[in-house]
Amino acid sequence: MSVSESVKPLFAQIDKLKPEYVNRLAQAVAIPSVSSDESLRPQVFAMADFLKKQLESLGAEDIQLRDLGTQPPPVSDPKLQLPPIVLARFGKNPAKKTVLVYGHYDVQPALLEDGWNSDPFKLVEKDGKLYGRGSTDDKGPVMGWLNAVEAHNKAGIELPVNLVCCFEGMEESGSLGLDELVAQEADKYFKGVDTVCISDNYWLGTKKPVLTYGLRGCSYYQITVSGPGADLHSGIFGGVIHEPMTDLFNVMSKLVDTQGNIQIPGVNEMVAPLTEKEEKLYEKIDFDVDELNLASGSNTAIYQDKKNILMHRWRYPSLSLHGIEGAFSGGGAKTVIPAKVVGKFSIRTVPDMDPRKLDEYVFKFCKEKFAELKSPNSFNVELIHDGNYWVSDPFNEAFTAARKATQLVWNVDPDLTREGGSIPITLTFEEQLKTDVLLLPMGKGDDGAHSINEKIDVANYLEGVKTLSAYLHYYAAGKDSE
Ligand SMILES: NCC(=O)N[C@@H](Cc1c[nH]cn1)C(=O)O
Ligand SMILES: [Zn+2]
Ligand SMILES: [Zn+2]
Repeated sequence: MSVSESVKPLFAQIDKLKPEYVNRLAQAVAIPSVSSDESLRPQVFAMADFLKKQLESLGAEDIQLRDLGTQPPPVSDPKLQLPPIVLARFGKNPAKKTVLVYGHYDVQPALLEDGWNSDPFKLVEKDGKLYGRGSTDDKGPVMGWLNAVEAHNKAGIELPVNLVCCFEGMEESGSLGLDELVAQEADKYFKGVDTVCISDNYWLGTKKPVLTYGLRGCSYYQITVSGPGADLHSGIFGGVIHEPMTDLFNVMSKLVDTQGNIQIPGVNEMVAPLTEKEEKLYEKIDFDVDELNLASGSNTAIYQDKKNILMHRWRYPSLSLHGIEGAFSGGGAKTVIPAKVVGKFSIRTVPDMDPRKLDEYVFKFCKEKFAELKSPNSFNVELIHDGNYWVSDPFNEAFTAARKATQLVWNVDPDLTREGGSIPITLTFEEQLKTDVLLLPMGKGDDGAHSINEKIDVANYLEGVKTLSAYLHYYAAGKDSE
């Protein structure tokens, strides 16, 4: 029997299980597992326990919550524990291929007052969409793998592959500790893994599914400026002391211009030159500036043409300013001079940028710009975390299986895309396990990952479970399967 025929009862089961799937996602979203907020670290641990219970109830074997010790500096609490890596497996049949599925159970911060229309940690179904922090990034897809297992169990259909799960709780904060664990387990827990599948990015737009073969890397920095012994009254000290925030603004404003051009010497020079072959790839992609405007909820695009938008998202670096710790940020008009401020910015990296050289250029530039201010304040610039870029071959066996699965579920040939965001562990899996990695996204380009009112469409959540399941069946059946 062809794969397309044999998965029909499975697809029918997936449609039937919609209430259970939504309930599973609602339970996951209700746990505010924000990895960047030290005060919420117990919730990240609670999310790992939730996953453990779910995996147990689905019949997973060898479930392990791997302790990673304490979080390295910079961190406020030196005893802060890193959340565990959750490992589990379904099946260990040597006659079957083994697929490792990776996802993350931590989320970005979210507060109602940021502009959410409802409590970010309460899943709300409205107009065919499921709203809540993590719904698309990445609790929806992680639940998607569990849903796929449940559908197999309930339909009485054997999983076609051995499934190894690796779920982490620090992806949004640099995947601390995971590189080491993957290296350690390459010949142990992960022995025999044939391929890795990650569902942790999004379609480019809102209409067409995609398969993703590239990611940018991310190097995240902080600049600390401090001076006065305490926060001061600006009426008494304004104009008579050097203010840390003024120094910080001066340095941060020199990093990037308003057209997005990075101003740090040496950085743009590391970028791989554009080839004619690559230039042609952009023509085939289904995308336009309206899709970008829809996703950003604005009319603020720097580039109006598809090729420039895609190149600046996928193959050129970008520098973003994220925030200032210690600065007054509430409503009203507090007349304070902050004593210590910490500015945060990150650089999305691309082939052929060398992260260590990048650090060198960033540190040198920031120090020089601060020295030009001739300020007596103290200054420090440091790297918080980094993860490398990744580019793969989109025509290997795993991509072929995913293309067939997408065609079956969505009735369309997926676009082959790269992603502007980062998943730091992708390259590590490829190098340590010596396997291919496939990025098979579930959500749409307008899902609002990292933003307010994050959502996943119900259709993407359900059809996504079918796509993940069909992918496993096509991959198991080999490249000539139908
Ligand atoms: N869905 C992937 C994702 O959102 N990744 C984060 C990871 C990150 C955090 N700091 C550096 N990288 C991203 O911002 O791209
Ligand atoms: Zn993610
Ligand atoms: Zn994310």
